[in-house]
Amino acid sequence: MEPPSTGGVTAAGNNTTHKFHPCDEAVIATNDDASDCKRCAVRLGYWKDDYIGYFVRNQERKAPEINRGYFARVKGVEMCVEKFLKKTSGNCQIINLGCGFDTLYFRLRDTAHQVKNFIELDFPTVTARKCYTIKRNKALLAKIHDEDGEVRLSPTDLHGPSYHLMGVDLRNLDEVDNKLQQAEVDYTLPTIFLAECVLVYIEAQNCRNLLKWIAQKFQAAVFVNYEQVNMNDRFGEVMLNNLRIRGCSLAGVESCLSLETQNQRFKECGWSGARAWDMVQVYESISSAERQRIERLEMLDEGELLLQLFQHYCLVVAWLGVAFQDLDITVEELMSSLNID
Ligand SMILES: C[S@@+](CC[C@H](N)C(=O)[O-])C[C@H]1O[C@@H](n2cnc3c(N)ncnc32)[C@H](O)[C@@H]1O
Repeated sequence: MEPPSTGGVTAAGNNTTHKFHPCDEAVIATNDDASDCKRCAVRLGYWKDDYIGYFVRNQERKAPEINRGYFARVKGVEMCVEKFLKKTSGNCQIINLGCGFDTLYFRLRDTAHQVKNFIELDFPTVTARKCYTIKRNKALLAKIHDEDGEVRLSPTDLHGPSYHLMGVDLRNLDEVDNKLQQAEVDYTLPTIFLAECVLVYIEAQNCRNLLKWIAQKFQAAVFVNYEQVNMNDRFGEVMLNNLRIRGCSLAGVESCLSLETQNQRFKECGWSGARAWDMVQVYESISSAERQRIERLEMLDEGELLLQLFQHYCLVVAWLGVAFQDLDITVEELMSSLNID
């Protein structure tokens, strides 16, 4: 059984009170969609994830182009993380904004990569469900505490020795600051922020405030943002309408008009630089062996639809401070510098 949905006006836990905005329920529901899609693609063999099945029971099969889209998304983000971890030799922290049920922390624990601190933030409604699942599954808990470490739990927050999952509205910067301090964040340590389909749901001004705040607080950071782009054409319009019908407006869509608006937002918010690639470029830069492997998994009837999907999503890498200037490279250089097979 899962904890009851708040379904109402507030969700409370660990001194956090989240006042719902009208669209928040629909935004929160996007996590279920993303998690279902990841689970489906994993089950079909697109990538390995031993943990997503704990968070998602749904076995619904998705269309091949959706599975390929998720493959490119997860690979793209993972490749940036891997590059960052190699560059910092693990002397760094990861902060996953709007983490949903993402399993990166657990997957990394099964690799040679270690990080000093891994922090995940999402609405309390989402983190409550994630905490509940972790608490109930020894395989997940075992990844969080070592022999002498302890895990502290509240309904919405979970603290392990180097893993922290906390409920917070990312539009409330005092609360974000407070939560990060509870997670013993180190503002001087190189930090990689991840936002996978998250910023687009945050009102433009709130998003700018968040990005500016991070740029002021952290000395050396990289931000990996995956979300919509080219939203001012016909395909984008249809996507927006479909989401509106489900009660979910893309409040931050004004930064998703082009690769340039994506980059510009970071630069205007005090970031040293930013690079954006559409997912056609990202997908093509994945090694041909890996692409051939996943292209054999399912027949694709709608090649044109996949192309359009790829043209309407992007990966943005922004950086702060001189330490990461060398991230201003082409996507081919970024991908080829990694061994992703
Ligand atoms: C499409 S889901 C993606 C989840 C996860 N990043 C992934 O890719 O699997 C978007 C997530 O962003 C979270 N989110 C959006 N706006 C937020 C806000 N203002 N504060 C906290 N979380 C937010 C939602 O609750 C949801 O879990």
